[in-house]
Amino acid sequence: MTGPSPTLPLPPVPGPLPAATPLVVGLSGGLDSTVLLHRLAGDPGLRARGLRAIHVDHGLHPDSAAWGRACARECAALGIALDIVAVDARDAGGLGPEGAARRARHAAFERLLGDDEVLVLAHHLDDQAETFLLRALRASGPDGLAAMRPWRRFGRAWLWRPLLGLPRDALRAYAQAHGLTWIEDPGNDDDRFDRNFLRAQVLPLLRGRWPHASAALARSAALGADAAELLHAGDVQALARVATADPRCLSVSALCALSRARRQRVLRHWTGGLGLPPLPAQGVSRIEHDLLGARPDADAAFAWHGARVRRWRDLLHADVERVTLPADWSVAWDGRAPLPLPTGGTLALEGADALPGTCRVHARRGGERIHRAGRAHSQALKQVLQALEVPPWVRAGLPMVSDDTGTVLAAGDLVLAARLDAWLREHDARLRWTDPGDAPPPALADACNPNCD
Ligand SMILES: Nc1ncnc2c1ncn2[C@@H]1O[C@H](COP(=O)(O)OP(=O)(O)OP(=O)(O)O)[C@@H](O)[C@H]1O
Repeated sequence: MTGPSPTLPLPPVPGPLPAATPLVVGLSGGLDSTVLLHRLAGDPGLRARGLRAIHVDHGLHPDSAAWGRACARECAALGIALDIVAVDARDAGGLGPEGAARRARHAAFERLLGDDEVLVLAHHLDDQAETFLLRALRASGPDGLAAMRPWRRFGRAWLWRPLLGLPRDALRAYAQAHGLTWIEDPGNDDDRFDRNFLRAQVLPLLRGRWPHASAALARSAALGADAAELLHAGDVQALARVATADPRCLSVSALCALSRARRQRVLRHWTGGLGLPPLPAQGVSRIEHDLLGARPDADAAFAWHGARVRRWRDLLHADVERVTLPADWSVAWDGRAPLPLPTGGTLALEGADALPGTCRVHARRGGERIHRAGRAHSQALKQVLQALEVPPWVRAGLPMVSDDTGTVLAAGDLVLAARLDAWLREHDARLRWTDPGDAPPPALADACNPNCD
């Protein structure tokens, strides 16, 4: 057994950082973060780079305001500035009370942290062992089993967990040696929560048989993190091989050339990098079977939590589910002012004051025919859009521009009728259609492993 260490060894602040930016302690007032704050405050080098604390009041316990006051007293005694921020931690999204509190707390941290500041949290080795077990019990792969990282990006700031290598006993010994006082959250004793059950029932049993159980589980997490890092590097390379000019689209044939295991990781990495919700396991297999295995002309899709992946020709497209134009939507438009669309986009005329006549802008009705420049006969709009390779995810939001006889002149900024085409050329004018789906998604190469905690 490691003996109690009243001096509590800390690793150096990881880097590289552009400058020695301030440290910001997440102070709950419990044992762990009280020890962390005291230890950091006693280090002149760390104090010199700037040290402050944030306490988040979740408002979930009748005594929560008193906890904030206790944190304020602790910080005042150490000469550390403290922000107390109240959050709404009610569970609206089915996350459970712990998950909802964590999400509200992290959102508050993100709001209060400046560029490259370092949020310091007091997770320790026993927390890591619990997290590893919880992940294993939820059937996580190497990314999830890596559990909590000692150092990672956190929005525009950083997150550092300097106590991750130290057991809870060492923190308690430090607190007693320095006469610290802390708050015992009564919620920590409630065995209905999985983590509390592991902490109170399961880990003591494991340690009775394997005294180093927590350290071994935390070591497995660290090995998982190494494996996940290597896999992640491979995912980035594989994603580059299947990417197209549009980050929202991958090449189906290139994807199919990857091994099944790599393809599944690439699909998760790609959708995560686009900022979409985590792809569920059944989603990955549905994409494998229903989309990649579909006929190229099929418009197959898988939707989850407001996001959607579609297969069209050699493309696999992922995006949030966009609002389509309501079937009965139809308005008059003369081109004088940009027209706001129900999808959130706009249709505008550029280079001329107004169109030659008032048009109607409406949703596709189906069965439209158009007469294009240089063609003797009319053609079905559907076939024209297909021939022009307009993907179905674009077609779904296309506003149709028709004249007063109902003849389609344009679809979005695609001018289809010879008459309108000639008029626009003559006036050096053009239609401009903007759609919320046109906004560039985040650069995929920069996307961090979506599973890292
Ligand atoms: N209400 C809060 N305000 C600020 N930081 C918090 C708050 N709750 C937790 N944290 C930070 O997040 C870390 C992990 O939180 P978690 O709830 O997992 O642990 P904890 O048992 O509350 O820790 P502690 O013993 O410090 O109370 C804490 O150690 C602390 O650094």
